[in-house]
Amino acid sequence: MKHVIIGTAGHIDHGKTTLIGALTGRNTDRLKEERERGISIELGFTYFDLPSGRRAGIIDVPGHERFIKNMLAGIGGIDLVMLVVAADEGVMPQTKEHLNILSLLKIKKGIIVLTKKDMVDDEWLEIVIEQVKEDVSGTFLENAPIIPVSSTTREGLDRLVNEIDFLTEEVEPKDVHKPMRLPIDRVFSIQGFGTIVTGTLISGTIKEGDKIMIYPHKIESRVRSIQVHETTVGIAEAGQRVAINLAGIKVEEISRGDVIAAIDSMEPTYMFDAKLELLKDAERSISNRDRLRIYHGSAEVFGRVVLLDREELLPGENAFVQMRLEEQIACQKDDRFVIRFYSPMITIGGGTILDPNPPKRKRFREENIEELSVKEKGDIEDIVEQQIFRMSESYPDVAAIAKAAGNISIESCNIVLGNLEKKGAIKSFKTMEGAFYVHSRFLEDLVEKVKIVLEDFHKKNPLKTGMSKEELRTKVMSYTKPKVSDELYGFLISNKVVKVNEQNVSLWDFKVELSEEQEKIRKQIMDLYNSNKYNPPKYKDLSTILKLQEKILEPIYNTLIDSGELIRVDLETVFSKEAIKDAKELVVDYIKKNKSIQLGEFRDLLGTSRKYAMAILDYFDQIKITRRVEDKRILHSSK
Ligand SMILES: Nc1nc2c(ncn2[C@@H]2O[C@H](COP(=O)(O)OP(=O)(O)OP(=O)(O)O)[C@@H](O)[C@H]2O)c(=O)[nH]1
Repeated sequence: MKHVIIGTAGHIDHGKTTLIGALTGRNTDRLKEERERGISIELGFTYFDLPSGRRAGIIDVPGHERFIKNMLAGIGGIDLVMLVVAADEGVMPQTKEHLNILSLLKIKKGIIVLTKKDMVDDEWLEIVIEQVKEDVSGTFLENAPIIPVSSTTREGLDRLVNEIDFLTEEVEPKDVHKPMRLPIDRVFSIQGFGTIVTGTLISGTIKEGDKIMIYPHKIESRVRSIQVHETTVGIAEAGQRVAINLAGIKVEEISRGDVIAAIDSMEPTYMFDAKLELLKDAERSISNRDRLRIYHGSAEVFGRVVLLDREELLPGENAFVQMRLEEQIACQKDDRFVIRFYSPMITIGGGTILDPNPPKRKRFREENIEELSVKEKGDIEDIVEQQIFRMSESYPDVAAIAKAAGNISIESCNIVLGNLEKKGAIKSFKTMEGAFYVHSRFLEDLVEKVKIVLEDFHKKNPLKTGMSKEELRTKVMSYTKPKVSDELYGFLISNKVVKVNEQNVSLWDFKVELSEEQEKIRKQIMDLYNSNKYNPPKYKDLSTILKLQEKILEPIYNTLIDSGELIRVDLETVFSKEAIKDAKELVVDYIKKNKSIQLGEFRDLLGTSRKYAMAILDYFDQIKITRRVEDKRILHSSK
């Protein structure tokens, strides 16, 4: 079933409220002050059963210029407008301002209703019709039906009802599949029920019992019950006017302008990027940092406009801007907003939000304009790619990317990510904690950085086989989790940028180059360890044995450890690579023949001391060749 919401618009006293009463047989709620003064101040709500059986929600707005902010709070979610013009007065200032607002909010459909037909003659009526036609030409109401009525005599009302029924048939339904969003336009309490909020559900669905969050203050609550058109329902859908009874929350904690959405689905913001248009008939231009009133959803906030590519925005022009707000709001990409001057209070323009959570932007930067052009064009692949480029350094997952791209579901984002990876624009890395994505240009930069850092390291440490993995990680992969850096190392290795030796990383084709003298010493050390295979000298004795100064010995010795020619089995004990290789063969053969080996047996096999035999066996346990079972070792792989 399609849901429709009809709104009124028009100058004060032109007969909006009377018309709603005549059409629906019901009065919208009225404040005492409104009744006394005979004007509407607040939004009025009711509903209307059309001949087709459809039930339409109705929002009646005040016409007085002082209450335009109330009009703005209700008008954003409507599907169809009745622009009311009193036949005796014709088009007046607020008729025009309301028409501007409707156009800026991209309301698509409407009917022009000429009220008070009983007060004018046909000739006058013709003149007013001509005037109205002229004033709506070039707007979305250009070809809208113009229907003269009298709410007093009811003349023309049947035709109006049929026209409304016909046009609501064509209304595009709001998206029930998008995340739920409900800008709040009224908050009140009812004794015995507690806090009630009302609003137009602009997307998604809301159910009784749902846990929700109220933005921008991120207050959690639960939907205790829902009413649509005065009837309690279990679930409400996009396009309906809803009243929600919220659990555990006081009226003072919520206000008009707040937004209800799923928990953590929105990111409140003090700024947004937008394409701003200044109305052709705006009375003045906008300069950089002008203070304005900004209307978004049902919210009104003050803010300053930062013109990103010019000093002044003239009437009829549009430009990319960053709005800096004095209070937080919760908005989304593609949302519309309206701006009014602070003094005099007049609607001067509006626009589309392109980035609801942007970085603070500097003016006159080519890259900002480029980024916002892509967002404006709205090609989702370009937008996602751009976000990944911007976010690569934090290695985002699909949820973070979808949120940054705005207005896109995880499912569609996954499809876009697949396409981008196929094109080679981005690369995904799958870890146990889920996939993350980076831009290909980011990876190219990473490779360059790694090369520079390692080249420098090798130059300064020619005898070291490489830099520690951890050090390189903190230098070039800032803020990565270990899992992420493992994946990045994998990428660097498979692309032959680096090689990893134990815990050290070097450039792929780096080799330690020893001088002739150093090479001799290296050989002496290795001979010493190979000839005392299982009775290796201690490092502290090397200098005496070889009669060499420690400062000459140390770097060469470290090179041997780094390269794995000498293997450190514990803090103090080092064996030659060959000794370890042979010991491994011996132990594996022995266990294969005898099922297990004991420390004593291993010691005899190597002809070494109990201490060294134990050190080697512990090392084999560590590198998963053997496994200890009581006082025996078996092969690690055996059950
Ligand atoms: N004769 C005649 N009077 C009308 C008609 N419609 C409204 N009126 C009168 O016009 C006055 C203003 O009507 P409202 O319905 O309050 O006007 P409104 O546009 O809702 O006013 P605001 O909401 O305050 O902007 C009232 O005194 C109505 O009785 C009509 O069709 N014929």
